[in-house]
Amino acid sequence: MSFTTKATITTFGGRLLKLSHPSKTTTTPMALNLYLPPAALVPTPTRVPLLIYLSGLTCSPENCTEKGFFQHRASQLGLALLWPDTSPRGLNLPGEKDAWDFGEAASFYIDATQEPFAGGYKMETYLTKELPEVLFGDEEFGEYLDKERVSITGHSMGGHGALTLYLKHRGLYKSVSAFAPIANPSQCPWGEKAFKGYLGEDREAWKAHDATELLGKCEKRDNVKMLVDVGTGDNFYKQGQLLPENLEKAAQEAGVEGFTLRYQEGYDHSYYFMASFADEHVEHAAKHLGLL
Ligand SMILES: N[C@@H](CCC(=O)N[C@@H](CSC=O)C(=O)NCC(=O)O)C(=O)O
Repeated sequence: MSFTTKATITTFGGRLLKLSHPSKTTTTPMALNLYLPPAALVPTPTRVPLLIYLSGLTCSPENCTEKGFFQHRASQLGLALLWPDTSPRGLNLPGEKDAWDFGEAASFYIDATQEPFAGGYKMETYLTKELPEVLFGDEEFGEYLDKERVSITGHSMGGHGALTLYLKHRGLYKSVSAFAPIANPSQCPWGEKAFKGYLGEDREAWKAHDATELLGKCEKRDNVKMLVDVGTGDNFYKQGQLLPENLEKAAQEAGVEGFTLRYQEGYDHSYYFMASFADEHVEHAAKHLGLL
């Protein structure tokens, strides 16, 4: 058994598990939460599809588990949910805890190439290789999950993570959605700071981790199955940290099909926004996972 179970909570007829496991990739323990819907549990373990949610800056797996309200619709549709952590914790690297938008809880879901982060800040490899191997291969939880039917979503920094992992690892996820994503990190203050620290000064190297650049390289025939929501009252959007208009322009220029960007009037950057549209993002994933 790969995981230590810290808590088991019954909710919406399913089971919420607060888990931890030792990661070879990050060299640290990694926390994560897993929700198994009723359809996975009765009468015997049954494999259900999985939606992964990547959280934003400063978050642990708890923020969205407690305030996102994804479990309600996921329970009804028979969709498992997974909330990984936002970075390794406990490495005690110099500069790792100096700011809330860089270092711990701010990994940007990439593999760092710059010291001192290159050793453990390998969140892309962790999320796309190690975690699926460990979770789907686990003797306790593997039998509840269909490893062939996985989608991804996320918020803010996690929206950037969801969009880029989907575009970089085509075929790994059936669909993607994002709430207020950092859509063009090479061009905004948060992204510039993170990419300089994790990837170095070469801006060309940043493009491989930027959703707008990646979407711009797609071809007309690519059907990207991508839903993005941004609130018009979001202060980070107003400050130019998110740049969804650049993502939309890239989609239009590439002529890709399946891209939907919606501006939601009056909504801010908080979990009140995510909770309001959680059902629709769960349904977007469910549609592409064969549940609707
Ligand atoms: N410094 C503030 C703001 C941090 C913040 O707003 N974080 C967002 C994600 S921002 C982009 O990735 C968040 O989800 N916060 C957690 C929450 O529960 O709202 C701070 O430290 O609060």
